[in-house]
Amino acid sequence: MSSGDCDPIIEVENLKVYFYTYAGVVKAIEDVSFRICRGETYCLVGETGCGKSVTSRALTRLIYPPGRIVEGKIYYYPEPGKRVDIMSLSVKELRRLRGEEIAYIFQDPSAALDPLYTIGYQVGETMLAHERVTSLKEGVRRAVGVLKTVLMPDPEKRVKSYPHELSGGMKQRGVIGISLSNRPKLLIADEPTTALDVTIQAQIMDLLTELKKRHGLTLLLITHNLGLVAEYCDRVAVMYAGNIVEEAPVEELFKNPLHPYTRALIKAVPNPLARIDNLEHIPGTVPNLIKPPPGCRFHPRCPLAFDRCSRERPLLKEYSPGHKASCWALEKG
Ligand SMILES: Nc1ncnc2c1ncn2[C@@H]1O[C@H](COP(=O)(O)OP(=O)(O)OP(=O)(O)O)[C@@H](O)[C@H]1O
Ligand code: NI
Repeated sequence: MSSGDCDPIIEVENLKVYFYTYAGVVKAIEDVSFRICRGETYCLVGETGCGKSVTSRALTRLIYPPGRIVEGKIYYYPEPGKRVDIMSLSVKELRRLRGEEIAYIFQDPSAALDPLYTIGYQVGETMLAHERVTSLKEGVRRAVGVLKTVLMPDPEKRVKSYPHELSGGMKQRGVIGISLSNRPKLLIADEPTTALDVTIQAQIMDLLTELKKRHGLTLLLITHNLGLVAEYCDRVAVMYAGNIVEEAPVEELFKNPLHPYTRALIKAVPNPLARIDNLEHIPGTVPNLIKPPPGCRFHPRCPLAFDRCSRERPLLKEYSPGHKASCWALEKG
């Protein structure tokens, strides 16, 4: 998809998120800009600690002290041409936005579920909280239907199950059901399958793909699994130490990676179905974000670095339609 035919559902400009800790100010997200087009699956990929989760949480201002969104514009478009300025919403409006318009699912489904209540109760309660039903009783009754849409095995029985009675995969189906019961338009899935067995991972990803098609959802997928990126994403942003260093349509990224970090990432994982927990092929480690390297944050690890890289921070520049990267070496030709 080229940038020209993008009908954005969310747009982020110059996002900056800092954490004010006793050890110092953690400059977690610096100058991040991107847009997600309605209906696509957009991926954020990168090593642990590079800022994927913080970026996705900042979209609905889910950042708590000591963290703070220091700068940035965030716009949500519930429909084409209708713009909501998320930075200026009240707490009450934000609460409505989260859930009804933009929903999250996380890595650990157990953490999202209350161990004291049945799945059916929790689906019903969410629907009631967002006024999709007028009574809890009606919500619980509708829960069976919700569990059917997420292909929960034996939904009539499972609706009465407590979280500990369900497998990891079933729990994640339950969480997805709860998330979707309010018909959000944008679903943010942060490592949704990382905690699950490989076979279950595929089932959950296929379910998300199916639900996306059926409900016209837009999906933001956060992962460090390049295999999932290759298989499920339309466009990808590669993050490194709080910056987006490259963005491209998925085939283009794998065929023609421009940024030295992306190249190293792809080389480190010749088989994209493997995980990228540690990048032994890239010397050095992810920098301390209290004192990030000046200039390009990747320069201390970069094989192509030259003097300019430690002085000036490169900005994302478009090299071919929809393919952007931030690297001074690319400027040298
Ligand atoms: N509460 C906090 N206090 C201080 N620093 C934080 C806090 N939360 C996040 N950070 C910092 O923000 C940076 C980005 O973290 P984030 O969780 O977004 O990374 P990630 O890419 O999602 O990693 P992972 O793959 O491990 O989930 C990290 O350097 C982290 O240390
Ligand atoms: Ni994360």
